[in-house]
Amino acid sequence: MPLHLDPNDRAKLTAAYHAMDFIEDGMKVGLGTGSTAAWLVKLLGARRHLEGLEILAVSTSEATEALARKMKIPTTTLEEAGWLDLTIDGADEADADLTLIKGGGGALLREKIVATASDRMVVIADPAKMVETLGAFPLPVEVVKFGWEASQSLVRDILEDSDVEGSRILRRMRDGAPFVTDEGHFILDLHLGRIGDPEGLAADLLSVPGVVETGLFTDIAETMVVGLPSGEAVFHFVDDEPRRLDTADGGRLDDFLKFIG
Ligand SMILES: O=C(CO)[C@H](O)[C@H](O)COP(=O)(O)O
Repeated sequence: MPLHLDPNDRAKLTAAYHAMDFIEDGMKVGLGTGSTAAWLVKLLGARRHLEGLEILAVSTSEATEALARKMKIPTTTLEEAGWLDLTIDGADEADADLTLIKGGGGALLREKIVATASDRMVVIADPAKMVETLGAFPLPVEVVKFGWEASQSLVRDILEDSDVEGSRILRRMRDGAPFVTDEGHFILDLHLGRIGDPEGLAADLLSVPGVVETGLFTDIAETMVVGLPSGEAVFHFVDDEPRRLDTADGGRLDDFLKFIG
């Protein structure tokens, strides 16, 4: 385990490394977005080079696509791929049912489309992402630009009628300008504190004209790999007890990291 990485980054690397073994030769794979997913893409590049792994990937963002190309991973569009065997992606929060908040990186729409066009979604994360109740992380909601303020006030009405704690809404900014997603939309970050009924809230938000998608992923992920800074990983399942994995790998990860540089 590389000691120059900070503990959180080591945990993300560990999660990506152990989840990577769900990927087998010949699979069509969805690649997530964010710093944990970036580790996955780099490791897959190394595995392809060192072990000859053959996959076809679909990226969930322009950033991931650029990294996959840099790592010489063959990519295609979702239209071309049709259906995927597996998608591996990060998350901002996950509860015990593997209901997720995603979209911290702004890619929630493509991430949800890709994950739900896959036989299976595996989440990779550091331990801080596992929470008892969702909502401390602001919930991203993607809205079309046209009339976004009208959509925002309808969203506010919904929050006032729901069981969430807060109702502060901030349009996401980057470098002093509104953040625009790869699909050309804005993101509203909903500061809710606590989300008691994620499924109900997602349905209510999606009823607002102009809301394209929410960062609530319910009944999509079935496995979550939580990496620990020590290099150990804990596997969480929707229908089973968590399992801790022993990490001895005969130096394989070190070889991958040497390749990544
Ligand atoms: O949903 C996402 C991007 O839209 C990411 O998966 C999420 O923000 C986690 O990011 P990171 O792995 O950097 O912590």
